[in-house]
Amino acid sequence: MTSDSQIGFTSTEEGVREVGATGSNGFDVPSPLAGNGTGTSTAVPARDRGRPSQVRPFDHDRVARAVRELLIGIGEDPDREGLRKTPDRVARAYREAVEGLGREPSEVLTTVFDEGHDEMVLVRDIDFSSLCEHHLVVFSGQAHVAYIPNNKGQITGLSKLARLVDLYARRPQVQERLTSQIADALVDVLDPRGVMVVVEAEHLCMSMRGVRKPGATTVTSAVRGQFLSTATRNEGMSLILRGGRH
Ligand SMILES: Nc1nc2c(ncn2[C@@H]2O[C@H](COP(=O)(O)OP(=O)(O)OP(=O)(O)O)[C@@H](O)[C@H]2O)c(=O)[nH]1
Ligand SMILES: [Zn+2]
Repeated sequence: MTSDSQIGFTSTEEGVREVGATGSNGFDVPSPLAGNGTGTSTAVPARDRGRPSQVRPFDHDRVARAVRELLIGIGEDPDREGLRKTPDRVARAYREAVEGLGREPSEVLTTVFDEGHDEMVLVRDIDFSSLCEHHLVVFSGQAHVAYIPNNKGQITGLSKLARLVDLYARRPQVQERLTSQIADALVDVLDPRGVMVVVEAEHLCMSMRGVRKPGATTVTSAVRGQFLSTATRNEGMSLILRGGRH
């Protein structure tokens, strides 16, 4: 038994390959880790994926060069009028899509009020867009985030929960990791009595290509602390399902 229950997929985490000065694929891939020029694989636990020590700064020129290569690879002319600025545009778009990389939850969960509140707080229907790390296409939907404040009854700003969702969505992701990272961050920073995170999303890689099943929705959940009790969990779930968009 883990403290994390997920509906839908079972997460299978693969070790991340961190490569040194020259990757095994022949590309020049600088390591984000100081002193790691060995080209050996390093397994990164799911909850640490995307932490500052695991990522390099965004390299606009490198991304733009790669997009130009991509255009050539698909048989296009990157110098024709309509595509001339595309590498630069795509690089800017990717910068925005991955701006959560290398950011820590403590940067967004900053505001805490001593309210003496000890009941559930739920923010429902938080829209997000993320990037499926397998195909680099969008998956998007809504996150629902509930917590029961810590023993001191401290609450955080509601918008901070939405900011936390964005921090973990704006990076190459799988939905299961997105869900548990949000839950674990709340536990780490707020020390609440319980956390429940439910994420519902449609994956473009399943609708526009591949199996081509538009409308298929994936639901994942992560529960911690008091939400592990059936009654509390059911209460949280019924409040989520009562939402306007269901
Ligand atoms: N568990 C999980 N799987 C995902 C997520 N996003 C995409 N996938 C799946 O990742 C899998 C990658 O499978 P592969 O067989 O390596 O790639 P593929 O040949 O492009 O697979 P198809 O999509 O079936 O065509 C696919 O089944 C995707 O549906 C996610 O967030 N969580
Ligand atoms: Zn995908």
